[in-house]
Amino acid sequence: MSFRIQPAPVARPNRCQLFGPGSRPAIFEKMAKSDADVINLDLEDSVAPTDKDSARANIIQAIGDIDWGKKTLSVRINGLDTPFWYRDVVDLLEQASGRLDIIMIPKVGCAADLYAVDALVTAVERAKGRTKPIGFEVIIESAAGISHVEEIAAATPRLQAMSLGAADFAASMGMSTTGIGGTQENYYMAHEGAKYWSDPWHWAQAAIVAACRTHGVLPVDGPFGDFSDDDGFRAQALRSATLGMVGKWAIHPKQVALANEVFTPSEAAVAEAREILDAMEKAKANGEGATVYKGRLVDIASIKQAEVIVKQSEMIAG
Ligand SMILES: CC(C)(COP(=O)(O)OP(=O)(O)OC[C@H]1O[C@@H](n2cnc3c(N)ncnc32)[C@H](O)[C@@H]1OP(=O)(O)O)[C@@H](O)C(=O)NCCC(=O)NCCSC(=O)C[C@H](O)C(=O)O
Ligand SMILES: [Mg+2]
Repeated sequence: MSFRIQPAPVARPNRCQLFGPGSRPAIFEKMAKSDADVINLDLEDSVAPTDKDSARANIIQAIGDIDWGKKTLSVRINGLDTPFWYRDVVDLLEQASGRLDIIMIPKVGCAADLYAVDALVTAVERAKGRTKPIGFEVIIESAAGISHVEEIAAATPRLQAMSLGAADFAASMGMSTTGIGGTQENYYMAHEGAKYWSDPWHWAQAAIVAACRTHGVLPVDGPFGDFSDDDGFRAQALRSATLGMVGKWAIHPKQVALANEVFTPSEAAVAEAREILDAMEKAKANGEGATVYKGRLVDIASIKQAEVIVKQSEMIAG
């Protein structure tokens, strides 16, 4: 272990991030009443260029008018390659109420992208006397983003979360698919006449988790486009959770319960984690660093593994 202690990410639930277009204010109340931990009001790719100004105005009004409860409230701004992003930042921070928690920056390609947004946000916050600093979340969804993922994770203390955006990522990488996440028909190994599907998103997810865990950022899985495929969503979410991600986006309300189910540690998992902690307490009392639990080795590393599950469960319970 390095002498540098791995920093803890912000302690808030992030099991599901529910998205909705800023140009569709009729669904904002429904989003607020959902069971998602995070709400992402979108100014980017779900909003047509002609609707950017009205969507921005809708969102600014809704941030102040709607009761968002205890949810983390985030607005996805436009990318730094567009003429819209600076107006998104300035109008949001000059006009939206203090209820806004986070802005999500899409298509981040390098640490300097975050430096630029941080500089603008900091200037407007000071000018307007905003006392609650706005947090950032980013989407890794380009070849440049994944190539520079570690420097992006380290770029600013404002950064709370990082998501994989499978659709733009696939396009930027030149991947041969129009699917958004999930199993890809042509990504398989053949053996003795049978096909064995593999996971083309795995390596990018693992790179994101490592960068995030190094720098105390929440790693999040992004969208799963086929909202009629519950099994596919669940399988993708289970793989993400197994890799260390803390949550997943929902692009339709029916995906919220699926994400919450996967990213909430089950009672059985929490009970087993507590039993492992108890077993290790007893081992320590006997001067041992390792013992046997249900026929398998547990040791000091097992304490840390079990604590991940117990802490996640306690944090969600509030
Ligand atoms: C996908 C949708 C366009 C579907 O909308 P709709 O046709 O209205 O769906 P339903 O008729 O099945 O809706 C059932 C009820 O649920 C309400 N509803 C719909 N969507 C939402 C929502 N997002 N939040 C809350 N409530 C919602 C409907 O009003 C119906 O209510 P009722 O009539 O009372 O029963 C739509 O879901 C949608 O717009 N989703 C979000 C799209 C979005 O934001 N996309 C951006 C994120 S994904 C992305 O950008 C890709 C990423 O960057 C990458 O690169 O990977
Ligand atoms: Mg995208």
